[in-house]
Amino acid sequence: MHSASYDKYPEVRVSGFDHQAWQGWHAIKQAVRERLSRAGKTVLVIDCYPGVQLDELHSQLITPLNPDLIINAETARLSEQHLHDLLAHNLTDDRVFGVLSCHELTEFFCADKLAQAQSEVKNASGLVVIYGPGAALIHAGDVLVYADLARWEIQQRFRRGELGNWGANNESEDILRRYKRAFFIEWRVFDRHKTPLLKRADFLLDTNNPAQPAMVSGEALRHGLQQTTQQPFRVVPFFDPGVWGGQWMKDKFDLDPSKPNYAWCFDCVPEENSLLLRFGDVRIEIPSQDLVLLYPRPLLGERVHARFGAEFPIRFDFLDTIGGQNLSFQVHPITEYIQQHFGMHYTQDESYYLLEAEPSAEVYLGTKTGIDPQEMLEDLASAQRGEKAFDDEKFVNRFPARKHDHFLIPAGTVHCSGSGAMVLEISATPYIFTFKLWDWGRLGLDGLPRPVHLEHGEQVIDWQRDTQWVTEHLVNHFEPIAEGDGWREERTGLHEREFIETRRHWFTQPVTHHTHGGVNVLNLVEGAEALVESPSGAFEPFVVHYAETFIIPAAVGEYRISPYGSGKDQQLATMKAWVRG
Ligand SMILES: O=P(O)(O)OC[C@H]1O[C@](O)(CO)[C@@H](O)[C@@H]1O
Repeated sequence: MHSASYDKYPEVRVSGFDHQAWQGWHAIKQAVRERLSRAGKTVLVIDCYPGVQLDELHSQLITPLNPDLIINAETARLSEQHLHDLLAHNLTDDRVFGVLSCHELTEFFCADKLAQAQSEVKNASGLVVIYGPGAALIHAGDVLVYADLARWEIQQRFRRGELGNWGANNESEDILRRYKRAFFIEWRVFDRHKTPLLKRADFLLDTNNPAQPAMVSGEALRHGLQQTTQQPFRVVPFFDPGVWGGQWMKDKFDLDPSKPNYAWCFDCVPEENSLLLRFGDVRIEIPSQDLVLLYPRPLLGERVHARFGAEFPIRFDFLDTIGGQNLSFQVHPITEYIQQHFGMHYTQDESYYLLEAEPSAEVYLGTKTGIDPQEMLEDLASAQRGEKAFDDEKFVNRFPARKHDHFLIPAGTVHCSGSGAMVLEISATPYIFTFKLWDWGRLGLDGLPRPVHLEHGEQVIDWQRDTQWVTEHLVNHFEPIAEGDGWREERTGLHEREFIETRRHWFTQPVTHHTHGGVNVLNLVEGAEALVESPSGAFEPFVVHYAETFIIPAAVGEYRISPYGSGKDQQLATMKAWVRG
């Protein structure tokens, strides 16, 4: 079927820098060696994202360079207990939710030990190598290498029990707690530390596959990222099984059949996806967040950057329950709650666009008109204590869900997708702030109950979102906007409390779009293939396939989407999202 061509490894091809990228330790060593001037003293700094395998780096790259002095920056780090005490407020006792950190990386180091390392470097001669996370705090480096690692790879290392949090010997701690510490603290702090380094790094080292590392010059990297902000592109989707996961994606996207199911596909959460840049024969994988951190203005546009900073605010992902089960019955925090409790500045507003649906598919949305909120909370609490099942029939609305329906879910609305649905979630980026209210009495994939957060949930449920309100405001609000030769445009959402605008275009002929100075995110929700082109030839034509999500940077301006290849004789449809002005 058409979706078999869904590309799981989309790349941005960068031209003109083929000779500035290297594959394998041997070629990498050569390239670094050539950059090091042996006349007098040279300081090579290899700063790293937490999770990079330092032993490998030491044995494969540093030792062979025969340095006169080697300093591992980690030796200047605070002790595990000291770090833990410093972070206690951000870590919290909860398994899932922490408080976002505003720490600077220097706070995680012992000032005396940093000073001592600095004086060792000062007194040394010949080649000095300083490596590890935070290495650049000791010296700016005559040559700077940044060793990077993608978030999804970090999570795989967590799951395999190979990796603990930075500065903690906790490889075997509950995965939720390790993820929490990374999400709320490490990744924030290290992204802040990394940004100025990437702006001046001589090399970026891709350490995602320790046995097959790749490296690119800083100049080529920055050129590649700048190029990416001028053309349509995709980030690398990742797929994850879950207790409620289904079989649709496994089949349609040709995924590993040995997995029991796939619940999620994240294909536009740049904070956690990877970006693949190709330089000749070498493919470099970096966190796509690097693009957001380095070039937020051409990528997001002035208005979006001014409002969100270097954060990509729109999230597209899939939730597959075809052959699966209901998601947890849940609610997301309202804005002041997420700000006051977790330090996020905007909240998890969502929507469900139905890519496919079985005849029985339903979406749970809002409470039934006339229910007693207290009674529902007591019912949930008693279900949580294991005394009975939650009586969803009594308290919650269920709407039939059909292919191409769109349900809007402003924060505070109780909801979940039922089984039998293939949902394209078009939402604000925060995505772990789910207060589960009821998990249908089942256990998670690890055999343990998944964490339920009734005490948070009851504080944010908007009880006015009853049958009538939800039907009027949140279910299939399609409004014709414009039409032309072979195309028509409809507004489908989101709700006025949500900052994202969504438009659907049905087309058999080319449609002209414009970013109007703000990033656009699209998905081809109907039809096999389409071509995205620049009317002025500013970027190479870009082919998209059914169900692929693609990003059009703000700087692109005008672009045209046309039926293409096997999509030529079909009616196609795109869903487009942008941040309202
Ligand atoms: O809590 P559950 O049942 O896994 O629900 C799925 C959750 O996954 C997400 O879609 C993405 O994390 C959330 O928006 C949603 O709350």
